[in-house]
Amino acid sequence: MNFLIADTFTASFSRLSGLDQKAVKASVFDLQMNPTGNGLQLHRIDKSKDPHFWSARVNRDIRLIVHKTGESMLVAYVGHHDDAYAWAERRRIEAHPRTGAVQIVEVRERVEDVAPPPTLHLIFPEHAKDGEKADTAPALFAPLNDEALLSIGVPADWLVDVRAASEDGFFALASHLPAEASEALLEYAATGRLVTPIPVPAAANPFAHPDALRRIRLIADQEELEQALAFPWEKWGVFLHPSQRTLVERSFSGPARVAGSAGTGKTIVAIHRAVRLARETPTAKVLLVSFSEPLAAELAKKVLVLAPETNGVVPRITTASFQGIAEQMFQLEHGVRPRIASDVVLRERLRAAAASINLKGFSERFLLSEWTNVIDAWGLTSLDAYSTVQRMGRKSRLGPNQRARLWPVFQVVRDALAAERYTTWANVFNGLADALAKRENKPFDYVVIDEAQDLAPAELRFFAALAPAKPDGLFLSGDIGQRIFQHPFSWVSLGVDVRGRSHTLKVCYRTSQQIRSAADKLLPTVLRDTDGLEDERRGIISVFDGPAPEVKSLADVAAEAAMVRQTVKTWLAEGIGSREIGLFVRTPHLVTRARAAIAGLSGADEMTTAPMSLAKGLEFRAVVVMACDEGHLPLDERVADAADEAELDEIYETERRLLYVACTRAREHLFLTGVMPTSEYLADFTM
Ligand SMILES: Nc1ncnc2c1ncn2[C@@H]1O[C@H](COP(=O)(O)OP(=O)(O)OP(=O)(O)O)[C@@H](O)[C@H]1O
Repeated sequence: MNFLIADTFTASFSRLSGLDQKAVKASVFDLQMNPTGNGLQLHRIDKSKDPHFWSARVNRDIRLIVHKTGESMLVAYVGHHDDAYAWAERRRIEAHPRTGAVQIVEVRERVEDVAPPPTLHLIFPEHAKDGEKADTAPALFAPLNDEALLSIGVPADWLVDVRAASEDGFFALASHLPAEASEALLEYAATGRLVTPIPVPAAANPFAHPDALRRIRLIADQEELEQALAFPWEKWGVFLHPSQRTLVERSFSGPARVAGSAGTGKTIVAIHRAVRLARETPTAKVLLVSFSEPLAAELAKKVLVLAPETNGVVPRITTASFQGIAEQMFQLEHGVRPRIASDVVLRERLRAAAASINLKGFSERFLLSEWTNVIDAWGLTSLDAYSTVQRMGRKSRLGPNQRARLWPVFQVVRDALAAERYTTWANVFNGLADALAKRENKPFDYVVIDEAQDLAPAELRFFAALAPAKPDGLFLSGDIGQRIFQHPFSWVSLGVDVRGRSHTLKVCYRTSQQIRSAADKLLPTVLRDTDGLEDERRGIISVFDGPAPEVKSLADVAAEAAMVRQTVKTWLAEGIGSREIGLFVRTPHLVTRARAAIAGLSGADEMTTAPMSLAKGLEFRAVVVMACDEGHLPLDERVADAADEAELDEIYETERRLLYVACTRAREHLFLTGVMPTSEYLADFTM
């Protein structure tokens, strides 16, 4: 008999007290060992519309709801006695007549009241004008007939409600529908396109249907059950979206990439994929890397959630930051740690070199940027190489004469660094890439990279050389819309061609529909990378809704601080924990403005206050983006430094992306403030 658990069970389980959870775990383990349920006093639930629902007694108060057929035992729900019975009386578990996926259907007649949600004017701006009454809002899905609604998995019970739904009632209704149906409806509302799923053969096992797998999982053994119950609130650990699952399970003949807007689960895919690869080949060594040490530490924690079994796959999955793994390999190779020249050292050597050859007409900042993004990034060692390099991502044009004037400066710096035994990260990555390229046996069987949009050329070369040239050797996850540290460059030119093996996730799990659609206005709807790969950002949907982001322009810094303080206080009063609040500003220097605003509030020390560049990969229930003043966003110093119009465009784009990254860290609340005159970007939020 198949033993299964449903996401409705893990969700209800996570709401119980620790003591009750312990008792429930014991009962579920008993049931797995002995599905007849001896000792658990299994009772059929007479009032349920579905004859397969039974209750099992955990203790005096707690009841487990199971769905039992000849072939399967599904643990569906757990709760206090009356709540558990009421849940089962209102549900049927059945294969959908059109899609064939098993669904947990809420019986319509027993749903007393579908509460109206907050207005959704940011999602459907053309319909919802200020002051418009809910009852005048048009029915969103009126043009769709029964056949169309059934094809996307709307249960027959809910056809009438769906057809009558207006934008004001949609999210409340959506919470009663199976996720595949509500997602397809949301996409239809946002784009006017109804995307129907590819039909699955009728004879196939309805529990194996991709849409069934996102809410019901077959549990093969006790170890899997332990994992599923260890972190019941981490839904991603057990239930994946079909598009995520495909990317986790699929084999790719060459380098592959997952793309998608912020919060669509790219990191989750990367982690599942690393664990899947390690599980599948018992000797395989997997490298799972991300941009920074804190992000790598988060990856390590999540790997443990997914694979907690002792002596399991974890020892074979190395998690590290880009630089961290390079540093380890450098030490293995050379027996010492690399002595990296800091920006201060570089600036000083560049200044000295420019003075020594009396170079005029180029700012210090330009020299450092040219060194970092061209000379060092591409490992150029001669004027010849410099003359022919495409200066990818450096949009300003430098003629042959200018390059010839500049090269001696860079040559002097190169010599000076070498004499002092200094190196640079680009040098470290390039050196290791050269060494690895020659090696048949690679230290890892699979390389999985998160936050890949911010890989530098030398870093990509290194990882490409580190990954074995075999199917699934290299997998990258990233969003060009969040590229904030790198100039664009061609991956293909470095041998990493993901064209034809790049897939975009479209369902956002992190950020409410309101915040996500407002933040999306900061970026173009289609982003194109240097190799011509397009990232289509239309049709992304969020799985929940919430209040619209708020924007406030204030007269001065004190007024801004008072406003932010008041807002944060309200959040705390609503029960949002201090650790669940993040405040972001453009530069490290401005962090004091954020700290001053929350000083003295309870838990202020636990709130994150940081520059936007450190927001990458994080998430909070509530986020303030402060100091969005003209001059800070975009940052004046960067703008002043642009060599020409084209470079200016690139700076404006990166500054926008920084703001996009900061805003999309918010799950439920987003508050943007600035002192007048405020950043031009804020206007995008009020459009
Ligand atoms: N299948 C899922 N079920 C439930 N939650 C999910 C699922 N997939 C992702 N999430 C949740 O959505 C949030 C965002 O996921 P993740 O960090 O992987 O997104 P991302 O695309 O990497 O985001 P970003 O680009 O902003 O770093 C996380 O809280 C994660 O737990």
